Amino acid sequence: MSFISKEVLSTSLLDRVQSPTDLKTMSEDELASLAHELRAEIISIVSETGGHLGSSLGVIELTVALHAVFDTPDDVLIWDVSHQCYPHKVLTGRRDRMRTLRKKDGLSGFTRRAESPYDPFGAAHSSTSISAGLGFAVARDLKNQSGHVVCVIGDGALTAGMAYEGLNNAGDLGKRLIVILNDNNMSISPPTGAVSNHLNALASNAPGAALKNAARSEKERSLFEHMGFSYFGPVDGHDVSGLLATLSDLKDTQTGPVLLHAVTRKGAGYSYAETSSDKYHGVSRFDIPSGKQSKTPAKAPSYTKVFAQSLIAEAEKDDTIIAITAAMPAGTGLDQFARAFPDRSFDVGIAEQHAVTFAGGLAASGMRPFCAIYSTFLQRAYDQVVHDIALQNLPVRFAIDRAGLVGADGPTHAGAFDVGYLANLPNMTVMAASDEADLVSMVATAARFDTGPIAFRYPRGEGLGVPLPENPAPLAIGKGRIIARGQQVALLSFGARLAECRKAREQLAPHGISATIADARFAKPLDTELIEELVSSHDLLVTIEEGATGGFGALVLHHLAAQGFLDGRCGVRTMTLPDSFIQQASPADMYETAGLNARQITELVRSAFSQRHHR
Ligand SMILES: Cc1ncc(C[n+]2csc(CCOP(=O)(O)OP(=O)(O)O)c2C)c(N)n1
Ligand SMILES: CC(=O)[C@@H](O)[C@H](O)COP(=O)(O)O
Ligand SMILES: [Mg+2]
Repeated sequence: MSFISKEVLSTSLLDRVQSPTDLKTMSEDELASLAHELRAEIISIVSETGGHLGSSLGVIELTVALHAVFDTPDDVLIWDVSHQCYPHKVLTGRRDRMRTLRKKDGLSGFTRRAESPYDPFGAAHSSTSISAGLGFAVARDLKNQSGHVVCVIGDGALTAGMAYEGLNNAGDLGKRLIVILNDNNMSISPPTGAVSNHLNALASNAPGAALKNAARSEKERSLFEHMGFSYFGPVDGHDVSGLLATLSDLKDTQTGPVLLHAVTRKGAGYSYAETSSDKYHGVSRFDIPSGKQSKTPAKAPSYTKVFAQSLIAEAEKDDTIIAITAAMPAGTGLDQFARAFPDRSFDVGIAEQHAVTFAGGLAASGMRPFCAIYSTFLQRAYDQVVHDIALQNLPVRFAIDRAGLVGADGPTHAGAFDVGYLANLPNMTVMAASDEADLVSMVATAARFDTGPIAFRYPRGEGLGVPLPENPAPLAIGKGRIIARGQQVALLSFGARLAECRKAREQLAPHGISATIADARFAKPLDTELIEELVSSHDLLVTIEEGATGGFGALVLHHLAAQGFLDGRCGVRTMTLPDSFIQQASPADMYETAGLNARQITELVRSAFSQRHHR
């Protein structure tokens, strides 16, 4: 399929769709043509907004068929991860707002209950759909209601343990539930693991063979059948007529849990997506005829890249270093590590819990594992961090990427809570990088730290362009540093808001307020000497961090209160993310909403001084 320009493409069928009910009036041929129009529309939209293109293109026909057969929103349709929900949004009354996708005040890039009744369950973290769907099915039956529950889950999402917890429960309860496995043989990167091998074997069966109930031996039965599901497929997930027939059949005859195995192509129908190695999983704005994405040239290397290169440098000196990713090799930079050290690199699938405990086993055997996980996804492995790592004081290194606000992915992907949930754990050491040079030092520190678990966090995106240390020395554990000396206020930063503190210092100077800036580097152990020195020598101490309440500032306050410093002459303020989920916008806009930009640091300091003056 070629796309010359959006003007020449007809949208006559799409224009008839105000809601999914309009699909019921269309013939099979019209629905197939609608799918073509929808595909062109999605390509046109994402070429302007950027976003998750490949996954959405892979489910165009499936989305049309599902909305044509089922009666959403009365029938519940749940998209796993929901990064593939763009065609669903177009068909469910949001077409006119699609070009605001992932922008400030615009549509979310994911399903969101607050956005539409057609989004019965929000998602963005993977593999929740079966559990949520089962909840809807059980509630339906307890309320003696009718209706269908349909969950669409990808093969990547099916690598996560949570999917099996859902299948296990659903297969046993026997409730009416339709799970559609959208198998495009891709996660963000190629999928890994034994389940993936099993799906490939199933997908290689003759199309529809299982659907026709071909006699198969016990050995040939799919994993899903062993778990109490009826298995149908494989079916061609791009054949609208076939999908309409199969889904209608399931709708009419289903009495228990069924799994329909639909084979699709990620990026389907846009040649640049289909042939690219990541199938255009997540793209920036792009030019449709050439497929070229418009990326603003980087002024500095990304934190992710600096992390990966530093880890490679450490691993060259130390063959006990192992790198682990949970299905994010490109996102964490560990794809570079895997190329350098294929035997010491593990992509365990979307399995953060397993990744952490797997690292625990490696650490207990004397290896030096680095678990590189986005802050938001590490949430899923919290018990493993507590029970398997911290409690046993195992030296697992946590490289926590995407710390703080991340922009277009919005609140589901914000790295807000890790400091709070890690620094409260006995045995844990927690660091945050203030710039990419600091990150290099933290990788070196973690590499040599065998005393217990250690975590270091760093933001999404470019560093500041500072020179990197060539032979990084480990940092002194629990020691921060003074960046600039002043008299009245001490700005004590934990993490990459340090740059905003520097700007605030300049903004405060003309108001006669001279600021000390300190970089805490450690939330645990705290540099109590530095903190006590700052409260003793200033009128005001302000802590700043790109994390939620209950993090670094809370630990500082706790220490000061315990030592009686809060009774003294120095005022104390904490600046954290607010107690709310901040919707997507540019990171700078999100930080403005959060109140963590230089302007707001300056305002807080000035207002604190004016309050003191009036007291
Ligand atoms: C718990 C969790 N870990 C990691 C991710 C990042 N992630 C988003 S989409 C994705 C791949 C999903 O693959 P699949 O379900 O097959 O969907 P496809 O994009 O192939 O349609 C990953 C790893 C996530 N969303 N949630
Ligand atoms: C849907 C999902 O979780 C990922 O695709 C995410 O959008 C990646 O974000 P980064 O661009 O920060 O890697
Ligand atoms: Mg997939």
